[in-house]
Amino acid sequence: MSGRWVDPAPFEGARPRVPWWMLMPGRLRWLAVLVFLVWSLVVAVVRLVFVVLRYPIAAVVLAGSAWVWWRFGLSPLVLALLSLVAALELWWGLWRRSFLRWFWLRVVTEWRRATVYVPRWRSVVRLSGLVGRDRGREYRPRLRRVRSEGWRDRVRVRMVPGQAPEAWEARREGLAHSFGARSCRVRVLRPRVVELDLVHSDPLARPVAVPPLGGVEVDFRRVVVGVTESGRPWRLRLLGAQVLVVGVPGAGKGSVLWSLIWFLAPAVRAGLVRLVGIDPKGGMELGQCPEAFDRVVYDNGPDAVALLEAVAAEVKERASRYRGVRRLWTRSAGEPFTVLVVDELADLVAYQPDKGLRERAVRAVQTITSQGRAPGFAVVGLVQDPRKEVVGFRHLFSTRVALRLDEPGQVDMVLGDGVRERGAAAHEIGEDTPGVAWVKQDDRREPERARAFHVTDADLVELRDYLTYGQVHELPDDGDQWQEAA
Ligand SMILES: Nc1ncnc2c1ncn2[C@@H]1O[C@H](COP(=O)(O)OP(=O)(O)OP(=O)(O)O)[C@@H](O)[C@H]1O
Repeated sequence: MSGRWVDPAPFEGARPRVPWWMLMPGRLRWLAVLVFLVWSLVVAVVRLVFVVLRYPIAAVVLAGSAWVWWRFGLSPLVLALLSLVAALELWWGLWRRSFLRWFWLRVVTEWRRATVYVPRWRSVVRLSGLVGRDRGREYRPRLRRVRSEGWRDRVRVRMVPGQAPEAWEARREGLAHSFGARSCRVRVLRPRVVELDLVHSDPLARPVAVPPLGGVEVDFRRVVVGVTESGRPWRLRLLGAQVLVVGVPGAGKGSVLWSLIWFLAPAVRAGLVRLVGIDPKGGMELGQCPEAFDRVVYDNGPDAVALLEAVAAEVKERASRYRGVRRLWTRSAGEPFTVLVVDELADLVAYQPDKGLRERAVRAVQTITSQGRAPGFAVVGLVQDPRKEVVGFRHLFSTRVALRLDEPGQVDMVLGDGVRERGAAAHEIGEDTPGVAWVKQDDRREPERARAFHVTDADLVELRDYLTYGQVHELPDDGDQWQEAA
């Protein structure tokens, strides 16, 4: 016999699989069962608390109904529910706003969360490619707070690690269709948290009339020109800012301009603000209320360029006087804040056939926009055609307003790269909603949708009357309503 090792035949019997807890000693097993039951109870209670917090109205109505039924029987329950409906009707009739805010929109929120977002969330984020996978584990974006405001649902999302808001922006269209909305916009709230605005209807569909003349305080940092989608006043900053308004013919540029002048009118009358205008279209726009302007030129030739150069020279002169004395114009400077309005900026800086005049206009506009902030000069430039030559100035304007435009590329040219992806679809503004615009301010990441007031011909007559009577050119002594810059 050789001393070689021979492998034994493999063991073919199936090894019995015993659950791990069977191997635990008896007492420990009971303890484990107890711990498991307590843990399940804690989880169930926590979940219940979350459900009650997420659906407070449904929870209160259900719990209350169950209690009334158990305590008093079916008829009192029906009576209690009918009384509740009557009380709600009374609330609706007497205090509609508070009814909507504190009851109805909360009910809609709970309803939409329970019937739309919770049931569809998992499949929508999976099919949209918004989940992450690593070593067989799926990381899903968390659905957080939902708030319905009637015209839109605000859905808060906690993104998965490694995800950027751009991933959501790229899937806006798909998300809108999946949740049955007309459009979807993405807003960044804080690191890892974005909010989806799922829009169902347009709150700006109807024109908004201008408020009574002179009824609102003038603050050059926040001049009201309309209303935003969320119902707040749309304010444009003039002090320390420059405004570019772009829109195809008929988009409503005039309404932005006249709304601005409407709200500046008390300050114009008091001599606190001075408007200087250039209207290359022969006065078609600014000629509707020349009383508002200290100086106005109705062409794009030598007179217009001379006016631009005069303003640029004033900017330089004031800037040299302010140097080291004040950082920003204030009322106490004793000289008026100046707003230069150019109705068709392109006519001056791009279409002017005389190269010499064109170059002088470009230089003057550049001087005013780049150096005018501190000494109290603002430019409001209106443009019909967002060509490169004109929008090349874009970076000099800290507030850009895109009314209706023709193509997506124009939106990018006016508002800047990436703003359209965040929802600013100015090329989708309808012809039936003139005055609706997307507004982008340099110091804010998110664009805002708003509608300028509708300034009618009758309003312009009223404005002329207001400015014609009692032109006061001294600065008022007690002008606390005009806030000074910090
Ligand atoms: N904010 C608004 N709300 C309702 N209607 C408006 C508004 N703005 C303008 N409109 C209406 O839209 C039409 C065109 O407006 P407007 O002349 O201001 O456009 P525009 O962009 O200035 O055009 P253009 O470039 O030809 O001067 C007008 O009939 C006006 O009454």
